[in-house]
Amino acid sequence: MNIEALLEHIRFYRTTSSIRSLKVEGISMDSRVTSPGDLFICIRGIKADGHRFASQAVARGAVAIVAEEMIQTKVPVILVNDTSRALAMIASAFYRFPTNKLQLIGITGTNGKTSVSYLVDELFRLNKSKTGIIGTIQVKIADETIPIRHTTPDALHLQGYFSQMIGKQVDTAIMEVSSHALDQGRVYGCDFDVAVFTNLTRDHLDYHDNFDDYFRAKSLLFSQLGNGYNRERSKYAVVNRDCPYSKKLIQSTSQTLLTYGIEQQADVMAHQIICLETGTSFQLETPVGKIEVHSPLMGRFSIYNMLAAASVAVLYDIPLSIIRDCFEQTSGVRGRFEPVKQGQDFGVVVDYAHTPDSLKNVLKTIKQFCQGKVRVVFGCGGDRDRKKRPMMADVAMQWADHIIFTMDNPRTEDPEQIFLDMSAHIEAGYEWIPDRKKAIKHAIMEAEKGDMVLIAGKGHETYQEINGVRTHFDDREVAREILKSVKENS
Ligand SMILES: CC(=O)N[C@H]1[C@@H](OP(=O)(O)OP(=O)(O)OC[C@H]2O[C@@H](n3ccc(=O)[nH]c3=O)[C@H](O)[C@@H]2O)O[C@H](CO)[C@@H](O)[C@@H]1O[C@H](C)C(=O)N[C@@H](C)C(=O)N[C@H](CCC(=O)O)C(=O)O
Ligand SMILES: Nc1ncnc2c1ncn2[C@@H]1O[C@H](COP(=O)(O)OP(=O)(O)OP(=O)(O)O)[C@@H](O)[C@H]1O
Ligand SMILES: N[C@H](CCC[C@H](N)C(=O)O)C(=O)O
Ligand SMILES: [Mg+2]
Repeated sequence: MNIEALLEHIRFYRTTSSIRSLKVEGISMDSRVTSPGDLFICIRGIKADGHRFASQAVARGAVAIVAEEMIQTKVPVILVNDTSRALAMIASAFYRFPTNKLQLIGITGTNGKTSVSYLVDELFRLNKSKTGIIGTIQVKIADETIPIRHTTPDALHLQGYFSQMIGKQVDTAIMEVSSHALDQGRVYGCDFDVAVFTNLTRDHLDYHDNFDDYFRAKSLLFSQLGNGYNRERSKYAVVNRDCPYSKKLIQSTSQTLLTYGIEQQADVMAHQIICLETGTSFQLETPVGKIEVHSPLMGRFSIYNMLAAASVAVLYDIPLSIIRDCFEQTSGVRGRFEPVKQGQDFGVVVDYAHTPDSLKNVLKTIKQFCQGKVRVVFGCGGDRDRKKRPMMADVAMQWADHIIFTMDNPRTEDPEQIFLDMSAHIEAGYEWIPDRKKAIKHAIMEAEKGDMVLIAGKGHETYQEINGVRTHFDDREVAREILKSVKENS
């Protein structure tokens, strides 16, 4: 591809030597995997500065460099103000602006992004769309699935996935947009049609300096809505009116707004809510009519997720009958309030709650129906927000009857230190069993008829990362095996 075509949407740049008719075979942001013919883009990261690796990239065959500062090298250097944004625009141009050809729905917020994205996906598929999903669990392109490590991939991979979606005739892409991604400009080259906001509560304050900074990152999805290339299509902001940050968020966008909520007056609302042990029922009120919804999804928080998804459906004229059927038929998302049943007389639930608010929501829901004791097994991830640790422990103290602290993914941190951070405010009323399998076994062995065991924090994850090494670990698998062996030996 001609390099000038790649730079078409970058407003200001200058070059150290002529780039006219220079051909580029690929784009690279990592000198370790640069290939001959690549355009190498220097990204200033947290751990490293990509500018330091330009010479390595050239040695591996890069034909030009995009940088924020002058670099001494034999190949042309293209100087821009912001290489992260340049990367996003160049990646998008390289794949011929795929998001221009897709209906693109972006979902942000602290909790509920994955849950909402799968509901939106189900709604669109029931309405005969061909869909793609990019998010925490995996990338899905029509029927194909691809594993990923990030909720929102870097701009280069992201645009590549969109391009694959176009190749497979996908018409609607649904993606989770993390605050890291917004802050690092990973989605800068995406032309979103709908931006959805779920909620904002404590998380990631290891990365963001403070809560305002975290909010500011999230709000970029809304302030940048409509900045894409395709100005003809209408853009919509879907916002949870009940979240205290919604007012400020709404001010950040100039696009058409659709609100949802339960408590505050909103465009899409849930009334007559009934939360049962078997799911939820409510009346869904939308600008195009009302329906009764009976869903197997548990808890009030799930109603918020259904409202967010229904709002998107309404924007795309998906009939109310499809919304009703979808919410009735859905089996939920892997690792989100997922029951593990082997005929035992107590409940076991695996859930991805890894923030204070999500843990509270899930424990409150369980407490509502539990006839015996609520038992929770969880830990906190290493190399992540330290201050959420005692907050999660406080939530457990408030809502559970029996607490076992264990390891989540300690990553490069000492598990003992993570436990000390968690238990900083509390002196008694918990157990500490670092080995997660043993902790789960202990909780299950202790459980009595009518109790509920919540295994929180890792949900769908199929690994545990200790000292930077990932080994296979699946809470659901572990719980199932323990339950089976208990049954066989009884
Ligand atoms: C904190 C964070 O987000 N870090 C991301 C960031 O890393 P970084 O800034 O440290 O990058 P770096 O290692 O300093 O490198 C800077 C540049 O130099 C390049 N480089 C580096 C070394 C080298 O030898 N040669 C070279 O060219 C790198 O390719 C990169 O372009 O950019 C990298 C490249 O895109 C990401 O892989 C990395 O994700 C790390 C591994 C990570 O754990 N991120 C998590 C926290 C994350 O992004 N999470 C969110 C939110 C999850 C949620 O709650 O839903 C997500 O979207 O997943
Ligand atoms: N709307 C909601 N409000 C609060 N908590 C929720 C909500 N929806 C789900 N949860 C809780 O949060 C957990 C994570 O949900 P989900 O995976 O949908 O969120 P996410 O925003 O995608 O998380 P991540 O940031 O890790 O990608 C669930 O397992 C559940 O405990
Ligand atoms: N997307 C979140 C997931 C946390 C899941 C938890 N199991 C952990 O490892 O901390 C993060 O990367 O912070
Ligand atoms: Mg997610």
